[in-house]
Amino acid sequence: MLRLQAIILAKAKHFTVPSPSSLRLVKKRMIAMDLMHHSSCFLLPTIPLQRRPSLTYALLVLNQNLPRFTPLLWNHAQLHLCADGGANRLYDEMPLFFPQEDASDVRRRYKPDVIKGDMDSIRREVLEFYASLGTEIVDKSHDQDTTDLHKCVTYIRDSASGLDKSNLCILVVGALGGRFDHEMGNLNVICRFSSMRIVLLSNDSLIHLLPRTYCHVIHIQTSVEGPHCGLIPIGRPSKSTTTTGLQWDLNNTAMEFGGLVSTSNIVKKEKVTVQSDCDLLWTISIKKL
Ligand SMILES: Nc1ncnc2c1ncn2[C@@H]1O[C@H](COP(=O)(O)OP(=O)(O)OP(=O)(O)O)[C@@H](O)[C@H]1O
Ligand SMILES: Cc1ncc(C[n+]2csc(CCO)c2C)c(N)n1
Repeated sequence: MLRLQAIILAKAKHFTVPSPSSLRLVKKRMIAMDLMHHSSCFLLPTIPLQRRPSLTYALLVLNQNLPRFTPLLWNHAQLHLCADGGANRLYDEMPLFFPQEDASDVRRRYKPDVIKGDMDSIRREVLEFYASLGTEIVDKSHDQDTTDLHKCVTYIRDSASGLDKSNLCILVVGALGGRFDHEMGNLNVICRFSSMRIVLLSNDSLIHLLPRTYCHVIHIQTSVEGPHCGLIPIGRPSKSTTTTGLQWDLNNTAMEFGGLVSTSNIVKKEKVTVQSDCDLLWTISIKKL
């Protein structure tokens, strides 16, 4: 009996207390993995100078209500695109943020560089207005197999000459809320272009991908975001995810759809770290002001 207990104890010890050599291996792996830093400082009026690496932003407007901070993102961005009907939103809603000003002055100030899509939603007057101002119009009406967001991301990747793409981040407004098939299509785009930094935004939350090939450090901008957050395995189950800085941290935890996914979590520190064997979606709430 005593021997059996000893064996059970020894086995338990073996599984719960890793040997010094295996601990060294884990540490080595963590050191070998590159860090990827994330910050929602684009939601601040001025981006702190010490932000490293400094990013170049492109703003992509989709066909949904413009979030209240769209003019701010516009000012941070060096390239501005509308996906098809997104141009109607820019035309109709941008003047509403500046009620004291003449609507056409506002429209001229917020002129997109490019409108791209299958052009079944943009109104003729809107197309003609921006075309007359010099906006590049890319009509892809023959392509009915990719979404307008997808088409715009490929434009930024392949055609936007003169834009520093080494540290580019694409901010997508109007990506969440509304029609569920569109939302899923938008999430699919960030998975499909997993090597590009793409942030989906609405008035209430933002989402971006955490590729499994990095150890992630998320710098929380507490004045504008949080505390509610989520980590969701997308596409395939995660056998192991480890976090720090959350109320319900994961510790080598498995997650999958139909099993555990981390929603309604709470950010507890200004720095959150995430490491996983799978690509995960990171989402955080945006404060109302
Ligand atoms: N309700 C919505 N929720 C989330 N994203 C949206 C929504 N509506 C449009 N979008 C996004 O804006 C892009 C442009 O919208 P637009 O209405 O022009 O698309 P569309 O191709 O005409 O859509 P559909 O033909 O399916 O109605 C879409 O590709 C999608 O990414
Ligand atoms: C399997 C399959 N499902 C849906 C569509 C339709 N579709 C997908 S993206 C797109 C363009 C929207 O601007 C359209 C019409 C398709 N082609 N293939």
